Formats: sequence, C-alpha cells, structure tokens
Amino acid sequence: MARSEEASPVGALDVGETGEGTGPGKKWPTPRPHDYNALKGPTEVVEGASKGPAPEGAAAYKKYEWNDEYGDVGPRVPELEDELFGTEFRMQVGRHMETYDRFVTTEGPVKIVPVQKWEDAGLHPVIMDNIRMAGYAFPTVIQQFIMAAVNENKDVVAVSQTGSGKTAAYLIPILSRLCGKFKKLSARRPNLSAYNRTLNRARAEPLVLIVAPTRELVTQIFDETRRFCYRTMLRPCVVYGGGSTRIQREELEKGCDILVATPGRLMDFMSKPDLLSLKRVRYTILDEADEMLDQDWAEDLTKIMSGGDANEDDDHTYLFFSATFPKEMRRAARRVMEKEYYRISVGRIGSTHTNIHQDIKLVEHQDKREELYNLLFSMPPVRTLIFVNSKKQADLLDDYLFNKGLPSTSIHSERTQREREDALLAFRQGTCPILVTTGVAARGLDIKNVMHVINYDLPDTDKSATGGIHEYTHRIGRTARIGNQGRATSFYNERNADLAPALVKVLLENGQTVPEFLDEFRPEGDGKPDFESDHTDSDEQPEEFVPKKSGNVGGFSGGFDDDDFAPHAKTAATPATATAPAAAFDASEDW
Ligand SMILES: Nc1ncnc2c1ncn2[C@@H]1O[C@H](COP(=O)(O)OP(=O)(O)OP(=O)(O)O)[C@@H](O)[C@H]1O
Repeated sequence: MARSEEASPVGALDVGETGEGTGPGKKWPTPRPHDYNALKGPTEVVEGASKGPAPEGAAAYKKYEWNDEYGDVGPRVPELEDELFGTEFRMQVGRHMETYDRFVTTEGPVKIVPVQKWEDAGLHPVIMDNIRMAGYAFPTVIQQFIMAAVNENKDVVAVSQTGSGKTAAYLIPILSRLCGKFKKLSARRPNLSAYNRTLNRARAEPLVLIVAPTRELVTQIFDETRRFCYRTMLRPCVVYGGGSTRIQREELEKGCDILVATPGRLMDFMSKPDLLSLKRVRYTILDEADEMLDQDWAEDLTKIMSGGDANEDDDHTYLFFSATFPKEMRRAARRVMEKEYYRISVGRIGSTHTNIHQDIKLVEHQDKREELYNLLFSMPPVRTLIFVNSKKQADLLDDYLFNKGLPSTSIHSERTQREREDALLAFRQGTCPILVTTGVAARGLDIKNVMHVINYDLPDTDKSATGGIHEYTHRIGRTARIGNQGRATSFYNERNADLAPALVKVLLENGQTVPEFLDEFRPEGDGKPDFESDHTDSDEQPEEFVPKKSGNVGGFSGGFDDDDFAPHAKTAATPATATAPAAAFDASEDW
C-alpha cells in the first residue's frame, strides 16, 4: 500500500518549522509519504534494492573487532565510539529517579548485599570505561542487586519496573566477569584482520545466550551489548526472523561470544551444529521472561533450554528478567531453575511507575477516532505511541490519522522486517512522531522521549496470562523511562469491564485519579489495593533489603531521609499514594 505521494518531504521533528499542528510554539511535522512498495521484496541483499533501512538488518551493524595483537584492552575507534555512545537517539536519564521503588524483596540461599557504586563492584576496567561513556553515573536499584547476585553464580528471577535498566543489569556484571576469563572459556576464533571465509570460518560457540520475544527488542539488546563489548575481546552477534539469514550466518562464522536471538531463528541455527553450538554457554538470559515462559512459546523454549548440545552442567546460570511476572509464569520459571535460586523484585511485581501520569477516559467505541484526533490536538505535539488490538485496526487508524494530516506510521507483525524497521526509524528520528502499533511494541522498546502512550484499545484480558493488566503495564512503560516523566491515556468503555478491577488497583497504587465511572470497581474495605498475592509465591518470609543512601542516579541529587529507609512490612509494595504524588505532565521534557 503506497500512501499519498502528494505530501511534502520529510520534516525534521524540530516541529514548528513545518506542519499543520497546533500548540504553543510547536506543530506536528508534515506527514511523510510512506511507500511500503519500496520496502517490499526479499530481505537478502539485492543490488539496487536499497530504499528504506539497510536490508542487511542489525546483524551487519558495526561491532568492535578484536585483534590478537591487542593486550587486555583494545585501542579506541572514534567513529564506532560516536555511533555506540552518541546521545542523539539514546535515552538520557531524567530528573525523577527518586521516584523509583527502593523497596526490594529478595529470596534466596544467602542474603544479597547490593553493590551501590560501580566502583565497588570490582568491574573490569574496560567495562568501567564503557559505563562512563554511556553516561551511567550510578547503578539503578535492580543493577545494584543483580551485580551482587551474578557474583554468587546462582540462577536469578528478577522483576523491576519498566525503564529501570534491566538490560544493563545483566550485561554489565556478566560481560565484566567474562572479560577476565575469556581466554580460558572461549572457542577458537578466526583472526579477522586476515579473514578468508572459505579458509578461516569457525563455528559459533557463544558463552552468553540472550533470548527475547521480538525482533525489535533483540536489535535493541544487541545495541546495548555492542556498547558494553566495546574494546573487549567479546564479540556479539544477533539473529532474528526477517533479517538476512546469509548475513547472520556469515557473522556467526566470524566468531560469537554473546548471542542475542529471537527463539525461531535461534532454533533454525541450532539445527545446524556445524554453524552454532551451545555447549559453552555459561549464562542464558530470558528477557521479557514471563512472556517467554507463556504457553505460546513453551515448545520453543524447551528446545532452547535443553535441545541440541546445550550445556546442562552446573556452571550454566539462568537469569530471567521482566517488569511483570504473573504467578503462573513464576511457577513455570521455578521448574526451569536450579534448586537454589534468587528471586529479586524491586517494588511490587508488575507495578507501574509514578512517573507516568495515567488518565482513563470514557469513550464509546464509535467515538474513538474523533476523540483521538481531538486528544492529539489538545496538547503540544509530542512523540506518541498509540496501541490498538488488531493489525487491521493499526492499518486503518494509521491511514485515518495520515489522511487527517498527521505524521503517523504503524507497525504490526504482518509487516515485513524492513517495513517494521523503517517505521521505527521514522518514529525514533521524529519524522513520524505518531506510531500506531499492536502489542508487538508493548514490551521492552526504549525510544527516546516517548512522551505519550495512548491505549486506543485497552489490552484484552483473555489473550493469555501475560495479556490484560500485565500488557497494560508494559505498554504504558514505553514512556517515563529511567527517571523521565510521561503520560498515558486509555480509552475505556464497557467492553473493557473485565480489566477494570485490576486497572483501578493500579491507579490507586500510583496515586492516580480513579474516574467516577470506575468507582464501582474500587476494592472493598479501606480502599487500598491488596497486591499481597502478587508479591510472593512461597511460604517463606522473604527477607527485605532497602538500599542505603545510594547517592545520585544520574541527575537525582536529593539524598534520602533516614525515614525513607525505615523497615517496611512484607507488603513492601505499599500503595504509592502514601509517598509519591502522581507525576505531572511536563511538556518541557518533550522530544
Ligand atoms: N544506570 C543507568 N544510568 C543511566 N541510564 C541508564 C542506566 N541503566 C540503564 N539506563 C538507560 O535506561 C533506559 C532503560 O533501560 P532498559 O531498556 O534496560 O530498561 P528495562 O528495565 O529493561 O525496561 P523494560 O521493562 O521496559 O524492558 C535505557 O535507555 C538505558 O540506556
């Protein structure tokens, strides 16, 4: 489907110069004509087929290439450094880190003492350099605990709010440990400075396997991995469906220490033992683990965890991460974990963040489009993500907005990989600051300055154990990340009544306004939501640790009062109404 070719060329997101929008000093940029036909065709590299994002995909992104003549740390490569650590499209830490939950519940063989400063974590010097270049001044709470847990060599299930830095939480300590042991653990790797594929190609035998459910997410995790592998011997690779198989295979053949993968493509490669072996894997990480443990993935996951030549020895550690972890999925995780493992949860499992201003609007089904249009013009234009529940609806709504002169684009699972990458790129760069999407973008995506998430359709509750309120948490978590603020607006009508009780609990927990039409779903009693059953799943009393004054997590310099650290009851997820005011929408932080 090629859309109107009449619209003006791409406008920069520095809105105000072009476009028809309204708002104090800012306008929506002119819609960009979107020619999906240009992105059709094979994903293999074909001469002349170069419109849109590179068809090679993320597998061909530049990585630091080690040379055996380097000592322990490789020399700098300024051009790559700019690409990996440049701030143009990377999230910067916001001013509201103090609102992150500091009440941590841990269960496990021994008490975990969090490492509160990078300097105290005994990290490899090159990883310390990379942390500095990434601008991560202090570890977030989940990072403090995971650094300590990784040193214990035990399996871990970790839950922490959206945008709290879970990716770096596992990457930093694991990569650092491997830097010290690389020569002992790694497979033979070809010398890439004189590489001849026919003569030198090797079998990929990664030490770390990271599995996540979507292509976009693995690409993003791969980016963070490239960053922290900079100037180390560790060579990261990524494989995912829709990306060029040939390029992915050729990259694996050059050697792979860290493999980031979606399950389907990983299994394809696992079926070629001369190309990929999992026998050396020391760490397997499931990102968005509750989704990966869901029924839909069960068969794939069993094959990945114990199929092929997977390392099933004791020296193989499993780490599972998510912002939500429904009970059912926690049970599934227990079945995979070794007997003694750590469970770490920062705040209540599945809680949303007080940095998100949540607004629920009563909108009848037939009025949604008009309401959306009015909503988009009722505030200054900001990067906006709109969630719908079907692919068809995503197409229709995108067309509606585009035809109304708004700079929208869309993604869903039926688009080709290049179309998906093109749409995300346009959204990231701000040429199309409105992205209509299905749940495919609900989890994990970390895009700079998404200021507004709109649930045009609230998530279905009957989809699976990870749908419903859990999906709501992930969707709205695309805004207000790492100390920034944002807004979430959801259109509600009686079709969503099954979600209402859970939704009201979440609003109450975060001190958000419960609209009158949802009053009937308020919990009985003192009106405080009871999340107890979501907080623990064993009869053991979890020990609770509250980090000491941890200083400034990039921008937060308020310091904590001792009262903030008074012991809390096991129900550490005290409704935030008691302490944290709802975040105001601060449009000055937009774009
Ligand atoms: N210590 C830190 N200081 C500053 N920024 C950080 C730090 N750790 C991570 N970040 C940044 O915070 C953002 C969010 O991190 P990340 O995507 O890992 O969050 P997450 O907890 O996995 O979120 P989600 O649950 O939505 O997947 C990223 O842009 C990352 O670069």
